[in-house]
Amino acid sequence: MKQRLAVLGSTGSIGANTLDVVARHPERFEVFALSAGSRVEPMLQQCLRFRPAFAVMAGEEAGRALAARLESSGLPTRVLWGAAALDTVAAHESVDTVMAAIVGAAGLSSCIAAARAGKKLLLANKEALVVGGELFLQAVRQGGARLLPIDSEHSAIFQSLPEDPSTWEARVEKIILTASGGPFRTRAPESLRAVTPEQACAHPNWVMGRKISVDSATMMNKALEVIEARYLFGLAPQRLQVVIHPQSVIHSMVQYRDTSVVAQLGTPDMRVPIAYGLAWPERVESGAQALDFGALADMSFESLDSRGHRERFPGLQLAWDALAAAPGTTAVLNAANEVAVAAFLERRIRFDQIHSVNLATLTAVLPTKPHSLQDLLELDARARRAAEQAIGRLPA
Ligand SMILES: NC(=O)C1=CN([C@@H]2O[C@H](COP(=O)(O)OP(=O)(O)OC[C@H]3O[C@@H](n4cnc5c(N)ncnc54)[C@H](OP(=O)(O)O)[C@@H]3O)[C@@H](O)[C@H]2O)C=CC1
Ligand SMILES: CC(=O)[C@@H](O)[C@H](O)COP(=O)(O)O
Ligand SMILES: [Mn+2]
Repeated sequence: MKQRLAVLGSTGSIGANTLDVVARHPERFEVFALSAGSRVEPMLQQCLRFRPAFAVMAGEEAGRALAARLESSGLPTRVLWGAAALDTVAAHESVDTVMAAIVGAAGLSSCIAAARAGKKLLLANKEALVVGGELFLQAVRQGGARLLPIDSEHSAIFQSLPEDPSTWEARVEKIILTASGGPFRTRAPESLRAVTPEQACAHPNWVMGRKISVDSATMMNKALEVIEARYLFGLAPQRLQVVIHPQSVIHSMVQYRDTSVVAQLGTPDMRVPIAYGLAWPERVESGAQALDFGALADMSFESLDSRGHRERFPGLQLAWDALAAAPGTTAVLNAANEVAVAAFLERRIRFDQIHSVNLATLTAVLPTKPHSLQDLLELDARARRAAEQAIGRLPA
């Protein structure tokens, strides 16, 4: 039987890489549903190529535009729109596997829907876990879903851990997440006031969407990944370490009690963790170039406590601070960061002010423990309002 997929966020960087891997294995995978935000043309092209039963757009206008284009092409794909439609396809009885590749908290509800419906859930959308936290994991347990990480670091960690999660606590000393340091790793911290969105999005090793690219440049991506690792692997936050590794060849590591370190390596190509998740527990061809160790010039490492990194990347520490604070704080941090990054990309705030907005929002919003998806969505909305207010208070 073929694995039937819902690819949520199919027009993005992870979505396109997923469809690239899927197209290499037509005997294994079949696309049942695709989803996008507002971009109709790339979605139309994907529908023509993969012929899904459903295509979902975020809003009505884009949905109606896609429906009209599909009708004139004669394709029977049904077009839906809105957040509830995403939940419907994520939980659809005909779907085996959901690729969660929407960017931001907008993907949370569909992740929970897939988890509750017991799907194989391939999680690229790290913000959903950062916001959903324990409630997300509860939905996975209650629905009997299989949650597999797609984020390159977490896929590497998952591949480096023993198969049986009940042994992790006893056998593992710590998890070491590698970070490239992004495009500004060697810049003077005070010069970051003047950087542009184009410079921030020019990641040295990976081609990614704009939001995660800015997160890599502030190292908030690594902060989100520390929180993601906390929820995925259950180790205490003090046992999650970050080291800068500018080449992005080692994708992350696990250090065991006897000091042995097990790592996963590869060229920086997201098709590798995507193929791993899609085929798990088997392995299939991904399309990526293999590492050529003879040509590997250098693999280097920098401590966060060296070269002014703490000053350059003040947001990274917020991961541990948020994990130690009241439940819901990671959701507040994520919402603030989404608003701040969007404002930076729209040139409404400076790069260094992303951190100011995050700090001000964490101070302004004291969460009460969320007990439901509704509570999480309300907390997210409250934090977004506070972040916009913080932007309004920034000095001109
Ligand atoms: N890119 C990468 O290599 C990696 C990404 N990730 C994570 O994967 C996720 C996706 O990242 P990436 O592919 O780079 O992002 P992109 O910005 O490239 O793609 C985002 C996708 O989500 C859709 N989308 C945007 N907003 C909404 C919305 N409100 N409702 C529904 N759909 C929406 C977009 O549609 P449209 O095209 O119409 O705008 C697009 O399909 C992020 O959480 C990121 O952190 C993790 C590791 C690596
Ligand atoms: C490909 C991937 O997983 C990204 O999250 C990537 O790791 C970003 O790199 P840095 O955040 O380390 O710069
Ligand atoms: Mn990553």
